[in-house]
Parts: sequence; structure tokens; C-alpha cells
Amino acid sequence: MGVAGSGKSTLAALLATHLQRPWLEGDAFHTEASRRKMAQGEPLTDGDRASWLASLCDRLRLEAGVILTCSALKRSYREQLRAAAPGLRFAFLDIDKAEADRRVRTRGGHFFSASLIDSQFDTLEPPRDEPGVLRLDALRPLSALQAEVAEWLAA
Ligand SMILES: Nc1ncnc2c1ncn2[C@@H]1O[C@H](COP(=O)(O)OP(=O)(O)OP(=O)(O)O)[C@@H](O)[C@H]1O
Ligand SMILES: O=C(O)[C@H](O)[C@@H](O)[C@H](O)[C@H](O)CO
Repeated sequence: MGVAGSGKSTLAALLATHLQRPWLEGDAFHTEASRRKMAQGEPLTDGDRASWLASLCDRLRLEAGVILTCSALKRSYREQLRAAAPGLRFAFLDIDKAEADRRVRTRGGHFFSASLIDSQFDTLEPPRDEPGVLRLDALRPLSALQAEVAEWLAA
């Protein structure tokens, strides 16, 4: 979990290969209308995210041991996901706004508008006192992040 540009997909791809686990890209479950909205620089609302979260919950119920990349910005979103998959664990890629903005502007080939970075941080409720959360410094090298998550999952 984490805001756009925090590195969720990049890290998940590495972990899925390393751990031989299936990986679900949360962005693939957004409706076409939501993707269009984000591409036009319009933030999603709770309403837009409701059907998306419901689809992710359905997938979590079906597939055990899956790695899911999902912004999961609000505590209520995480609680909904946890209810679908009891014991679900969250690796939180914690990043500052300047670096998220830099990454989103430079990565290219992605529908997400960089003008939405402010709203991602306005919406983010960083996990505090929630079960099963590992906070990661998103600025560390990917190899270190991968090792940290793999060790945490194995514990
Ligand atoms: N630890 C890292 N160090 C340096 N660059 C990174 C790191 N992790 C990811 N990046 C780079 O940052 C950019 C954003 O990463 P990525 O697309 O994985 O983020 P994301 O959280 O999945 O974003 P979104 O939710 O918007 O799809 C990519 O260009 C990626 O190569
Ligand atoms: O809840 C949200 O606002 C979305 O899930 C976003 O976080 C983006 O889809 C993602 O980051 C793509 O860049």
C-alpha cells in the first residue's frame, strides 16, 4: 500500500518472482470511468473506490497467499480488505511528496496524472496502531525493501 509512485508495483513484481506467489495489480480493477478521471487529474471519491474495493475483496476471498498492490489510502479501506482476508498484512511504502511527485512525473506510460499527488497525500491515513503493518522507507534501494518484506512475511 501507499500513494501513487511509492513503488508498490515495482516491489511487488520483485517479491512475486522471489516468493513464487501470484500478484494482483490493484490498478487493473479500477473501472474505465475511474481511470479516465485519474488521467484527467480528478481525484477518486469514496464512491468511486467502493466498487473497486469490493472487486479486490472478492479476489482476496478467492486466492490465498496472493500479493496485492493497492493504494489502500484510508483506514476504512484497509479494514474492508482485512474483513475479506483475515490476517491480511500490509507493507506500507512511506514516501515524501517531493519524491512521489518526481517519480510519477518521470516514469511515463502510466494513466495517473501527476497533478493528483497532493490529493493522494491529503487522502492518505498512514497506518497507526493497525495489526499486521510493516512500514517501509520507500526511498531505500529495491533490493533492501524486497529483503525486508520477505523476512517479515517469513516471520
Ligand atoms: N525503491 C525505489 N527506489 C527508486 N526508484 C523506485 C523505487 N521503487 C520504485 N521506483 C520507481 O518509481 C516509479 C514509481 O514506481 P511504481 O510504478 O512501482 O509505483 P506505484 O506505487 O506502483 O505507483 P502507482 O500506484 O501510481 O501505479 C517507477 O519509475 C519505479 O521504477
Ligand atoms: O485510490 C486511489 O486514488 C488510486 O488507487 C490511486 O492510488 C491510483 O490508482 C494509483 O496510485 C495509480 O497511480
